[in-house]
Amino acid sequence: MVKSPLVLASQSPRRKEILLQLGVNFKQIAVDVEEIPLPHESPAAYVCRLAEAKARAGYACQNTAGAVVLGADTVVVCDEQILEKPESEAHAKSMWRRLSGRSHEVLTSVCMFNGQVAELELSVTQVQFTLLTDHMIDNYWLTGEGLDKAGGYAIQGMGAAFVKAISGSYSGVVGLPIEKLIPLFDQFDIAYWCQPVKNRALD
Ligand SMILES: Cc1cn([C@H]2C[C@H](O)[C@@H](COP(=O)(O)OP(=O)(O)OP(=O)(O)O)O2)c(=O)[nH]c1=O
Repeated sequence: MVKSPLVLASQSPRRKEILLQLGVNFKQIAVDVEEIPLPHESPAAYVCRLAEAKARAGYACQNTAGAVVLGADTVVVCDEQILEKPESEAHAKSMWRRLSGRSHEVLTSVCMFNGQVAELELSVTQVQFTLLTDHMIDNYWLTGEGLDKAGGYAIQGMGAAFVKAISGSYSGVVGLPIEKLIPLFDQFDIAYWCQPVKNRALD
């Protein structure tokens, strides 16, 4: 039986890597969705709204008949406040000082849309940071690694040195919660664990 083609509506190299890890054939496209919370919008409602908006925007601009589009969004939440990507050195450092020595949540929502049905899933992960010294904060900034990441750090990279403990979904923190994706793949008839093929991600 022919499975449905998948389109990843995201520019994130991490999301691409996770789909490649799962042996999924897909095409990656960029979508432009404004990422600004609405007044009084909860972090969970916000990431779900953005994931769905990205999936729908991807569906509107792709031209693969019968495709299923995957959109996702990730934010860090501390004291019920959303921490997105850092806008400056001062902003990044203030986020890391705030996260130092305590726990925060990483929320990732994924949405799959086939033109008719939109299914949303939300992954919530607790991440506990070690106590960060000024030396660590100054040197992590110099790596440049956290600039395009929610909360300004990468658990999959050098930012792993910040992390004392995690409870929840590691892949969710990186950008796509695998345990939420697999049931969606089954529901939308997306094949995974496929043999690697050359130029699988057609981005
Ligand atoms: C907390 C954390 C976030 N991130 C990433 C996941 C997301 O890619 C990014 C949050 O920004 P998003 O806006 O969710 O995604 P994006 O801008 O990278 O891609 P697109 O909107 O096109 O889908 O932060 C990590 O890679 N590692 C981490 O440890």
